[in-house]
Parts: sequence; structure tokens; C-alpha cells
Amino acid sequence: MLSLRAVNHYYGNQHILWDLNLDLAPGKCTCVLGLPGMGKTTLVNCIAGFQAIESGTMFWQEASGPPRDLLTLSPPLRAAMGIGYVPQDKRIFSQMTVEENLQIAMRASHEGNGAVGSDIFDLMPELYPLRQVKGAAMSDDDQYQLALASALVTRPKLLILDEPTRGMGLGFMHKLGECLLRLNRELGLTVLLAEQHLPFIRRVADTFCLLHRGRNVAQGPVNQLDTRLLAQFMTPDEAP
Ligand SMILES: Nc1ncnc2c1ncn2[C@@H]1O[C@H](COP(=O)(O)OP(=O)(O)OP(=O)(O)O)[C@@H](O)[C@H]1O
Repeated sequence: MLSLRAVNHYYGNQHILWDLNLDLAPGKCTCVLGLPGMGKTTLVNCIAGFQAIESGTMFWQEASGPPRDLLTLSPPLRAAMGIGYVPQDKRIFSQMTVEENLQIAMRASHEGNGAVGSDIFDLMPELYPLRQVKGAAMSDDDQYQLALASALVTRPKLLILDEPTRGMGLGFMHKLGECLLRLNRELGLTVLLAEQHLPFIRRVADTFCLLHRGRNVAQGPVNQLDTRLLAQFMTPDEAP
């Protein structure tokens, strides 16, 4: 569905992503993991189009069509093509209600007639009683659910989540895990997760891509994330 080859990214003269290759298979959940500062957010921002890459290629391909060069598309065009993104800072309209937020997301993506489908509330029932509540008045957990719902009402083909569990409690992680498993395994949505919470990764991801100082140092099925790799690259004091 998405193929990155030899992607390099710089902030000024600081080389952040180094010759990065990544393949996302349709219907699978892939986790980009790594310690803080290793380049996870930069990578997902490059895919969503919010950061430009210095060199490399990014191609999008659906079963029914020819490959499309993502680098020629702006962030709104990438979103319209099917890339849904929930960044770390959530980006909801805090002075608008849940329903207004969802309607704006749908209109921006030209999806439907502005009526929020019941499937969103079926997936996230806790949002239903909050339909008339403003974003600012909601808990962090509910704000995240709203940001996720705003991405889902656009009917993405690829859903990208940047560190959804950061600062969240176990109850939230459990709920989000259930929701992602349903989206991915029951509804076939392709998911790209930038994350570092290992129990969450093991629960929801099929494959991993381990970043260390902007390089992809290991990848494979999530059950190959073994103690050697974790000791080498996920232990702050021991990472080389
Ligand atoms: N806007 C920026 N300008 C300059 N350097 C940046 C900028 N954003 C990130 N960096 C640097 O790029 C590197 C990768 O950061 P990035 O946020 O992509 O890592 P991360 O793995 O997502 O970390 P975290 O888990 O803390 O979010 C870090 O060294 C960071 O300091």
C-alpha cells in the first residue's frame, strides 16, 4: 500500500532520517518504534506531507490502481487520497462540539452529507453522549477519541497515529487497543503506529520497524521483537 525507499530528511543541517525503507502491507498494523528523539514523529510527518524529504521515494498503491507518487501531493491531497493522521497534539477544534468537529472533518474531506454516521459512535460509544459538548470541556481521553473519530469519518485507507498512548493511563490504552484491533482486524483498515509503549505494541501491531538515530535498524513480525533488540535499542542508557 505504501513504499518508502532511501528516504532522507534534514532539519536545517541536522540529518534526521537516514536512507529509510518502509513497506506497509494492506490490512496490517505496522509499528514504528524507537526511543524518544529517534525520528518516529518526523517519519510520520513526512508521510502525511507536513515535512518535506530531502531525497528518496514514497509511492502509494491500491490494488485497483497504478502507483501514485506521494511527493507530488500536498497534505490535503494525501488526506483526500486516503491517509488519515492523528498527530500527537490531537488538533481538535476545542471551542466546537463533538458533532461540529466531526461535521467539519467530513466536509473537509467531501465525505457524505455532513450527518455523522452511527458506525463512529458504535466504534466509540463514549462519544455519543458528548455530541453537544465542546472539545475544551472534555477529558484528555475523550479529546483523543474525538481526534481519532475526526480522522475516521473521512474514511481513510491508511490511519496513522503518532504516539497515542503518551501520557495516557492504562484504561485509555485498553480502550484504544480494542478500537484499533477492531478497525484493523475486523474492518481491514491499514494502520501505521508511531509508538514506544511495548505492551501496547505487542497487543495491536503485526509488524515493526525499529528506528535508532533515524535509521531503520530492524524490522519484521512483532513476535521477533526480542530481548536482544530491546536491550540494544530500547534501553536509554545502553542504546549504542
Ligand atoms: N522542528 C524541529 N527542528 C529541529 N529539530 C527537530 C525538530 N523536530 C524534531 N527535531 C529533532 O529531530 C530528531 C527526531 O525527533 P522526532 O520528534 O522525530 O523523534 P521521535 O522519535 O518522534 O521522539 P519522541 O518520542 O520524543 O516524539 C530529534 O533529535 C529532535 O530533537
